[in-house]
Amino acid sequence: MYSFELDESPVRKIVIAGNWKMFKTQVESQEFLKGFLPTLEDTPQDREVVLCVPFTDLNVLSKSLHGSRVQLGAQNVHWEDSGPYTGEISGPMLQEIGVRYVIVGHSERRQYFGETDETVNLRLKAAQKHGLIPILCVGETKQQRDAGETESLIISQLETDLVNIDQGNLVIAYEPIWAIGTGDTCEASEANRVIGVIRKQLKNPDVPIQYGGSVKPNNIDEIMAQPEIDGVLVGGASLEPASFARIVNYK
Ligand SMILES: O=C(CO)COP(=O)(O)O
Repeated sequence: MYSFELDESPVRKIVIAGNWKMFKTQVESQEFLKGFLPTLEDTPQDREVVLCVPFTDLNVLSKSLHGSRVQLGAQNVHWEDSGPYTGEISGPMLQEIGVRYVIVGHSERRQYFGETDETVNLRLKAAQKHGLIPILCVGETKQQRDAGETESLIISQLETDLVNIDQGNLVIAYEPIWAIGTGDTCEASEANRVIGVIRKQLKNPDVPIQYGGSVKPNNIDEIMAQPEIDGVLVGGASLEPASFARIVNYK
C-alpha cells in the first residue's frame, strides 16, 4: 500500500507559499525581494514558490518577479467580474497584472469579514474562471478540536466550498486556527493525518494539500517529511527573507 502511494505521489505538485497578510508596503516588498530572490539559486525546480501579497503590492511585484521563478498570489478575489462592490477586487483585475494564485476562505476572512462557505464557493469559481489557481483554506478552532469536531467541521466546509469546483486547478491549505500566529504548531503527524482525511473527500486525489499554522525554519523539515503534506502556507515566517528562504529550501 505504502509503496503504491509512493509510486503515485510524484504527480502532486509541491507548493510553498508565503501569505504576507496585511504586512509590507511596496518599498518594503522590494527590500524583501533583494534579500530573498538570490536564495533561490539552488532551490529544486519541482517546488512552486508563491508570494501572496497585499493588493497594493501586486502591481510592483508583478514587474519585479518577472523572469524569476516566484509566482505571484493575491489574498482574496470577488465573485463578480466588475460592479458596485466598494473595496473589492475582481478576477480580471488580478489576471491582467499576472497574478497566478489567490488565497480563498482564509480563517481571518471567515472570522473578521463574514466570509461563509457559500461566498468561498463563489470566489473559488471566479478564480478558476479567470485562470487563477485558488488556495482554499479550511481548518478548525481550538474549541472545535477540543469538542472532537475537527473532521466533521472540515468535511462540512469542503462539501459546500467545492460545489462545482474544478479539482484539477486547486490547492487546499489545512490551517488549524489555533495554530495560526500562535507558535503552537500542529504536530506534523497530526497535520498529516487530517490532510489524509481531506484527501479522502476529494474526487481528485492529486490536489496539492498544504499545511499552515506557525510553520518556521525549525519545523519545516519535519512537516515536509510527511507523506500527505504537499507544501506549506506560511504567515509570519514568510516576512523575513532568511526565514522564508530556509523554508523554501527545506531538506
Ligand atoms: O495564516 C497563516 C498562513 O495563511 C499562518 O500564519 P502563521 O504562519 O503566522 O502562523
